Amino acid sequence: MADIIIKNGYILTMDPSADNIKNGVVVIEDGRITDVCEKTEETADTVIDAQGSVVMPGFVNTHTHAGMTLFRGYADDLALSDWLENHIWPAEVELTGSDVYAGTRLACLEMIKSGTIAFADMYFFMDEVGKVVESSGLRAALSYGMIELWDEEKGKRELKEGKSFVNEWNGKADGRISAMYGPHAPNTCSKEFLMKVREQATEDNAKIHIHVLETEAELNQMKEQYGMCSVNMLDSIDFFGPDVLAAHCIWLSDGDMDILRNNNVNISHNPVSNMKLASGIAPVTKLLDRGANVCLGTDGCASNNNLGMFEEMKAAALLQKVDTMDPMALPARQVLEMATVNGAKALDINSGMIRKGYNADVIIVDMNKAHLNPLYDVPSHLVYSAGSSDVRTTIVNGKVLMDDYGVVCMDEQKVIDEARDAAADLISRVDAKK
Ligand SMILES: O=c1[nH]cnc2c1ncn2[C@@H]1O[C@H](CO)[C@@H](O)[C@H]1O
Ligand SMILES: [Zn+2]
Repeated sequence: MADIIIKNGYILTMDPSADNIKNGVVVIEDGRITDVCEKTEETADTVIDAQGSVVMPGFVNTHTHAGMTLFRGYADDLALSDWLENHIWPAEVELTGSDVYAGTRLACLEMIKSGTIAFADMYFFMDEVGKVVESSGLRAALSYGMIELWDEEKGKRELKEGKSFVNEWNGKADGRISAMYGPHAPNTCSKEFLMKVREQATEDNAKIHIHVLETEAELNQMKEQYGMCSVNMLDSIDFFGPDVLAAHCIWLSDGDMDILRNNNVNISHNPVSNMKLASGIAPVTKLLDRGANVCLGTDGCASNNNLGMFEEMKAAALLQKVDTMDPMALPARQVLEMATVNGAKALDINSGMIRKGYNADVIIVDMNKAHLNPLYDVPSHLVYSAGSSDVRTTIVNGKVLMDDYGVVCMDEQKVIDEARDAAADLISRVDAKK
């Protein structure tokens, strides 16, 4: 007997080797998808009727700072350097482990409700984040954000903290958690420090998550300091590889794109954050045309201001169209791939497709809504019309985390209340220091 059978749904497989099924069945056992078919004789403990819904792989949010939900709407409409240096970093000084715990719980709740099954996070107090992910049931690739600022002693402490997190958490929660090294960016970490991180990551068999060329200011600073851009500098120290997840990658030359592609670097595109902070437009279509693995991320809630992947998909598609002045650029199907298949590849998880043997990381999207009718093309609706609140069921690793709009893995109201209280207390401490 199987654990879960989902029936009567439109199965959007995202599997290049399998067609979608108009009225199909997904069978789940021991955390895996064991069958994808038109009909089954199999029985299960739980049978989910997905009538009028789309059954699809859940989203992978490949760049976020989950704990930053506490700063949602705290400092908007500012330039990135002003926003980060004068508002966010001074507030982050006051952050405690329990703040990050509460903020990350809120983030996980929001992600489960909006169909995200896995996320890549870079933040502080990562033990707290690990605990939250472990109990929430989600998957995550977590990293302690190391900021060295050309201070050798600080660099040693940061690397030590990064390493102890990796050693403790990599592979935890039945493999749902992986731990990465998270050097913040090439303009906040020295070349020497980044070389040490690269070496350590290889030694520990851990991946690397880093911001790359998010701003033109970074490009200018790098040129001044090293006579070359971040991508060339990182390439010169053999930093790149398929185990690197580079967020943003906006200010790229054609040569930089070739370097990223040839080294199989995973590129996390964050269109909403990039637009909100006016960071620029990443050359996504050019990267995809080269065969680079480009996935999607929301960035933190202080620069988005939510963790919804539907909104991110739509923004990605529209931004490429207006940037290239080509309405055919980045079509719906390709954006969906970025949000599922490519994200799973970046995090090296067996998810992102509804396929036999893959992780049972499945969402059910309710299409019986005013804004989703009539229905001609499923990918079109998912990218251009659907929203976070259309997800009715979220399953991760074969466990139902949200069942027909009801979150079952945590007490929703309690999570919201605790995050609200933590934020109020945090901001009053920040204000008291002013
Ligand atoms: O868009 C961004 N660009 C650069 N840094 C960011 C952005 N969003 C958040 N952080 C910062 O990165 C660190 C993560 O450990 C935090 O300091 C966070 O505020
Ligand atoms: Zn970021």
